[in-house]
Amino acid sequence: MDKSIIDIQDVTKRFPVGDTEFTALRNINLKIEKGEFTGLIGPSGSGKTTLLNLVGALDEPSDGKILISGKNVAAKSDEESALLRNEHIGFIFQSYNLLPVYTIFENVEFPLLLQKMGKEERKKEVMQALEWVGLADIANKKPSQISGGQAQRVAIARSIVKKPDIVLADEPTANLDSENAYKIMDILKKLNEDLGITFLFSSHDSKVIDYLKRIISLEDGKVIKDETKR
Ligand SMILES: Nc1ncnc2c1ncn2[C@@H]1O[C@H](COP(=O)(O)OP(=O)(O)OP(=O)(O)O)[C@@H](O)[C@H]1O
Repeated sequence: MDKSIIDIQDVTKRFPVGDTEFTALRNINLKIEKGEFTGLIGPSGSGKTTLLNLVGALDEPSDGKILISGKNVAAKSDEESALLRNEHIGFIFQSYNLLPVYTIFENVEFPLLLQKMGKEERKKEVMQALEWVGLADIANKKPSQISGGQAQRVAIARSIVKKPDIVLADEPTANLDSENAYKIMDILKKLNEDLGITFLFSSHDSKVIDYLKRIISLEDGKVIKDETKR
């Protein structure tokens, strides 16, 4: 049996542009195993974000299919896609997407509100996630009171609070200085090693690339190289 957690089968993605179409991804075939720490690398416009969005069921392939733990993402209704995202996939973006009027605690708690979970258990899970990123002591602050590095750590806590199988990280260090970028990558590597979360990054930051165990290079919507470090 195929043990891939992400199985991308002959995926093509076209976007309508005026009267014509633009092909952002062409016949992509990739298998990612549970526990991988892998990145999509390539110049701006090569299709990295488009592919992450398809894997995260935020968008659908034009052709081909994507299986997450053996289940076809694209064949699902919007409601089922939302459920799949909610239960199995966490997202980290380059802009941290925190809700400014809520506290750090409430921002991390947010994904759990969609699940049937009591208040005390929610509190335990939120504080555990904040401890993972070293921010338990600032749970009551608002996003405007913390630094960019801390905001990205809050976003990481939010992405892992549901204990997802997969975290998709789109340029997670793009807005950070070197010190904070390394700190973020150390945290993500530890989450990968200790919790077994599968990571798929998109990046052109060498600081991210240095940490990756497998580097998939994209160019003009095609995979041009796929290397695993020994
Ligand atoms: N909704 C859309 N409609 C039309 N074209 C799109 C759409 N989304 C993406 N594209 C095009 O698809 C190509 C791939 O974009 P994508 O954002 O995936 O690249 P990327 O490798 O993530 O780039 P970057 O590093 O700049 O984020 C680009 O040429 C982009 O303009």
